[in-house]
Amino acid sequence: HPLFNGRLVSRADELLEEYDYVIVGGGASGLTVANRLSEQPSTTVLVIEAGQFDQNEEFVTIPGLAGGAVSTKYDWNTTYAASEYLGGRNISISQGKIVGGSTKLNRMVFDRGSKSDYDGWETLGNERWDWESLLPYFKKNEIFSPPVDEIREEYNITWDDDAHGYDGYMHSTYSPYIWPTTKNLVEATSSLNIPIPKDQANGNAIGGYFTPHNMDPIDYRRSSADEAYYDTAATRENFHLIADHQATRILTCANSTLKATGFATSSNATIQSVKAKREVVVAAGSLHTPQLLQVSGIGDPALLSSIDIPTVVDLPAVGQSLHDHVYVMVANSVNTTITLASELTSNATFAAEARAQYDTEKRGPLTSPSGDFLLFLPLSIYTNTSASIHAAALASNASLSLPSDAPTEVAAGYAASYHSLNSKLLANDSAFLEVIWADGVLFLGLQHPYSRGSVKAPSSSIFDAPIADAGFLRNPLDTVLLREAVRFARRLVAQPSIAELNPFEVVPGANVTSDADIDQYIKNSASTLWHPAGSCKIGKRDEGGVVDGELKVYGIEGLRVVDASVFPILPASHIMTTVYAVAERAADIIKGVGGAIEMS
Ligand SMILES: Cc1cc2nc3c(=O)[nH]c(=O)nc-3n(C[C@H](O)[C@H](O)[C@H](O)COP(=O)(O)OP(=O)(O)OC[C@H]3O[C@@H](n4cnc5c(N)ncnc54)[C@H](O)[C@@H]3O)c2cc1C
Repeated sequence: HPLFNGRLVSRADELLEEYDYVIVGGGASGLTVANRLSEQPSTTVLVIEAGQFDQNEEFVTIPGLAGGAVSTKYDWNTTYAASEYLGGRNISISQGKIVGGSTKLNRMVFDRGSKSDYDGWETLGNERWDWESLLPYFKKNEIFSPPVDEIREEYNITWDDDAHGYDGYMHSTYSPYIWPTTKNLVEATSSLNIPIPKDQANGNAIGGYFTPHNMDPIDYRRSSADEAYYDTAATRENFHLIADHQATRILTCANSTLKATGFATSSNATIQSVKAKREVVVAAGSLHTPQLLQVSGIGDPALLSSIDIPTVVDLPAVGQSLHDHVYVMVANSVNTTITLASELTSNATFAAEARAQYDTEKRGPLTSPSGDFLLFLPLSIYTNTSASIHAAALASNASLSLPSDAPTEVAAGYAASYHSLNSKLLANDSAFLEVIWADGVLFLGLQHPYSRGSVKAPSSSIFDAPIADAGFLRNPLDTVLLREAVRFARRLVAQPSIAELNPFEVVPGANVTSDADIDQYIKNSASTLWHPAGSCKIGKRDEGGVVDGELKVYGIEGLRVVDASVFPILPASHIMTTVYAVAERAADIIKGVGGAIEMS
């Protein structure tokens, strides 16, 4: 008999001595892979998760309070390094430290990028990492439910049945309540002749679309990796999870074959270890995964020696190529009798009614995490300067995007990304800009940033926060792309259906119009949409890849990375569905089903 019944292991001395697979990180990717690997009863799986289980706090479960776990004990509360391109600011970059990872903190947008975004992964040299090979895994993750009739009729929401999955673990559905000024946005979208596709999920995520959210269609609670992939596997005797323990190091033996993972509750606690018979799978997220590899001796020898770590694998690309969706805001106050989301905080009666409606009927404002209708726009749709931006990009130098100490192979690989980004500038099937609307406030997110940064372990201790720099605005092209986004936001707001809300631009302010003034505003205010990726990307080793097409870390046996850090380049979308799809596929690759992928 096992010592415990498949569920949570609360004491390290209850663990088995060895497992077939030890998975570091119980977030979106880690729990997905753990669930799928433990489907085979003879395969033992352990997940080590640094955070705790949540206590079903309302700020975690209620969609209308989504994001409420940010800055709590469930957040690593990390910040990006101060950057000269951001006027010396440190931007905070939340990451979940909780069973479920960032899927417990996120804003619940459950969308996919366009076909061309994923096909672009293959174009970068990653055979069979394209839309067609990922689509079955997007579906495998999902239990899709159409919108309720009232909201479908009121907003004319359409969807493509064939694009969705129905037998997965993650619930996805549309909010049964949509904040009413969303209608003004939809009308303005149409009046600018921006397309409204049938569904974002079928590879054509261009234009304005209604997005589903990761929530249960019966009780309208958040569906996270915890409910989806942990709860559904937790009765399996071969699946163990230890929470509140942080992996400190991946232990290797002399011939570089991986043996085990060390872990501990805190920096001054005793470090214990657990063996992996087959593999250690790292799923600690884009900032912590490269740090864990580095403190384990896998990385750039120069960095490793500076923190007194002997080099096990000379792999300078570890932690490089980090990028993220950077955004700026154009904020208008509005003056209207239409109900606004601010009533939830400013009007106690409204808030109490909304709460009662949620509790009794599972309807009303608290079922919406907001952001129900999003715009994803190719450059030529949001500016008429795309040709000159393209010409400037061709005349510019790819190295402007990279940190000055970027290793040669990273620069070599980035050259291909640069070329691909340049061609996207003129493409109509790939979005450069996302617009998120909240009653007159517009969040303008750059979907294909040129700039790259890095993650570096600051010391040999995993308990010291990684030094992460997303490289925001390093390449001046990114500022130009956002500058045009600010101008587009004003054109959008000038459309009659939004003008009737009597908008008044509070930030940056109507007097901020020149290139120089807008650029200064961008520098002083740009921030993150919480989508760090790329820091252990799939790719050829001499082109800055950290993992091969089967997600195996180069130069060592028995070690894979399966989280957002493997993305070669960000898709134009929120990224959780892509994380799930990659992780679902990783599980098949590890099990040896679904076809091996070769790298040429
Ligand atoms: C505030 C916020 C809002 C977001 N909004 C959206 C949205 O609306 N839509 C969307 O699609 N995406 C959104 N995202 C992004 C999305 O949630 C993430 O991209 C996704 O969860 C990443 O999955 P992952 O597996 O790579 O990492 P995570 O889900 O973050 O999981 C990593 C896990 O590893 C654990 N870990 C780290 N280091 C160690 C260690 N040494 N030992 C043990 N465990 C460790 C962490 O505690 C964490 O639980 C948002 C993210 C945040 C933070």
